[in-house]
Amino acid sequence: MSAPARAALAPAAPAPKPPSTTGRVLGLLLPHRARLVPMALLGAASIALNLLGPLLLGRATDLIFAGLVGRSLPAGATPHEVLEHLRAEGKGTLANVISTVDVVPGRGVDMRELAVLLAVVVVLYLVGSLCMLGQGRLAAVVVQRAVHRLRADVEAKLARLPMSYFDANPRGEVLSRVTNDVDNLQRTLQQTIGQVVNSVLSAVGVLAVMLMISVELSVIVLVSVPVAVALAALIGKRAWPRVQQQWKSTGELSAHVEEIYSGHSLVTAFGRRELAEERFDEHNEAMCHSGHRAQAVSGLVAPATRFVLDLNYVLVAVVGALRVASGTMTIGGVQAFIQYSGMFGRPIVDVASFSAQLQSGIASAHRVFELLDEPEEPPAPAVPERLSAVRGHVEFSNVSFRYLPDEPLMEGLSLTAEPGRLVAIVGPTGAGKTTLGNLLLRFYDPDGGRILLDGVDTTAMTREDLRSRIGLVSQDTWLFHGTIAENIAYGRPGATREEIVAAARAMCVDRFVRALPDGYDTVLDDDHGGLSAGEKQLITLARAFLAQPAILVLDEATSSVDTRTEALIQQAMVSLRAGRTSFVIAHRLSTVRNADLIVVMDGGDVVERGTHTELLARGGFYARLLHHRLDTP
Ligand SMILES: Nc1ncnc2c1ncn2[C@@H]1O[C@H](COP(=O)(O)OP(=O)(O)OP(=O)(O)O)[C@@H](O)[C@H]1O
Repeated sequence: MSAPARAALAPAAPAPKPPSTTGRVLGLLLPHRARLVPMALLGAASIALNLLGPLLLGRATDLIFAGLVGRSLPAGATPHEVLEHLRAEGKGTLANVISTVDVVPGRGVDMRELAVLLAVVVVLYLVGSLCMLGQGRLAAVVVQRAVHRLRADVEAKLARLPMSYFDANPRGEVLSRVTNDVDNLQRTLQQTIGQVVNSVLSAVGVLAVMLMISVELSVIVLVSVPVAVALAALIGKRAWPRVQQQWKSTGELSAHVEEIYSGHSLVTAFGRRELAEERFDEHNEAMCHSGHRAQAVSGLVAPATRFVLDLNYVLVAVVGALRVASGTMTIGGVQAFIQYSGMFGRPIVDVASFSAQLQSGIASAHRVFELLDEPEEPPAPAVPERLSAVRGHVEFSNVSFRYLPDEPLMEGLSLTAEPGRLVAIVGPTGAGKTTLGNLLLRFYDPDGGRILLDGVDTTAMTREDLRSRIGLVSQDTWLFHGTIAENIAYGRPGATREEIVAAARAMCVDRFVRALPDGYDTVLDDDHGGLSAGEKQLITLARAFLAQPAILVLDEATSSVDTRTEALIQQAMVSLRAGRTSFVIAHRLSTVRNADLIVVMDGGDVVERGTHTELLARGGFYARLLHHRLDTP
């Protein structure tokens, strides 16, 4: 039994529990702890300074109260005499209230002390705000860098994903994960990271001060808070599936928009704009509906917690007033406590109010991590084979392949292409012609058998190395936003202008490019500078020519172009193929006739092979195919 087989039968070690999405989001921030620490310290400083405010303001209230009471009392009397007098007159409660402050009979409000107190409060609040500003700036830098890194990871991941991932997922959906979801996560982190830290620190600090002022009142606050938190958690849990659905709908809408936009002309030509709009309306409606449903629940969190905390506020005010009346607390003390209880509730309301955003951000993060967790293409061998010069001998040896697990396409296909030879691949639609090219370029790996380049198994090479030896010209004339020169140079980054022009000349591009006002610097935008289909094809041929690959995979375009351009394309293709092993998915009789080897495919298998004359003489599948399908030129 082979080692891998034994390993497969061995009892599997328990898989480590995957980290939660929230844990992974925090993991994104961890590399920036050098900034997170000062960020937390600034937050703590800002909170500590703000915490002193109510204490000092309570002291100011007591100072004013003591002054007002003192001014109305006869000078010379001692505070004890005044209190005894009031009690004797049956004004015990008033005496209790007055007893809590330092009254000096005959003396008014100490304006100097009051001014100093208020000035200190202003300075504290000012410094506290500056600390908060610094904290916000640091948070912004941390979030920007963390998301920058995430974007780079996602981009790198896309390059490592196998083609089958893109087959199974609409492009717009993938795009939505890469753009909308990453942006939403960034927005969420930006809005919440500082707040979460502050909320926690603030709640701890406020609790400590509240306990110092009054244990009894603190108990009231402490009972109401878990109720509010439990309520928020309960509502949040109910909202979660709806929030996830909302981001799924966003992805579906993006996929639809991308599909319609990329097929804009066909949608219009087929008069299906109405249908497209109907579908758009359906997706838009679904997105709107899921947004409403998510908001309907998560929007309850803030009002519900606010209500519980307001009830708590009333209780504190009532019990506090009773404590003042009994002379066990000062008015300023109760005032400070009420302010603190508000401050204690605020972080909870804050967390509750951004919980909708938080959930939405986590849902987006989940979608981004899902993409990052997708299985990748098998990695390149640790020590890859590297061919110094490629002759161009290609061999498919007993290759089996299927796109879908239960739909085999190729079974034991073998095929050899000698260096520098032209192999024409023909066959009815769906025969597997494109698949042959896909396998050679390792867009997919065979399930069985091997593909050899100059005798070396292509899986022993890196994909980049292999692909750099093969030029691909597909039917889709893919040109990107950039100049014509840049589009040609895509085949060989760093090519000089002379090399670009030489490739353009060889591929009959030079003549029509020179006629353009900006020549090679003509920018190809969305309508590709008004170039014809044939001209675009010629540019893609020039791109392949410049790359000088040893092997060529060429899918002859079937789109009809005018006779002159057609002749130019033919001429360009002949020059392009010269001296290279070329696999041409042939649609033209001229290519087929001149081919060194014609491979006739049907149902994923090679059903016939030989030269044009041989196959025609055989009078088999090829001959029938030629008469019915390929004799169009
Ligand atoms: N990504 C894919 N996922 C699943 N099945 C696929 C995929 N690509 C191709 N197929 C299927 O594999 C078979 C061979 O497809 P292939 O594109 O190689 O045929 P072809 O001979 O190039 O056809 P055509 O001339 O129409 O381009 C077809 O049945 C096709 O439906």
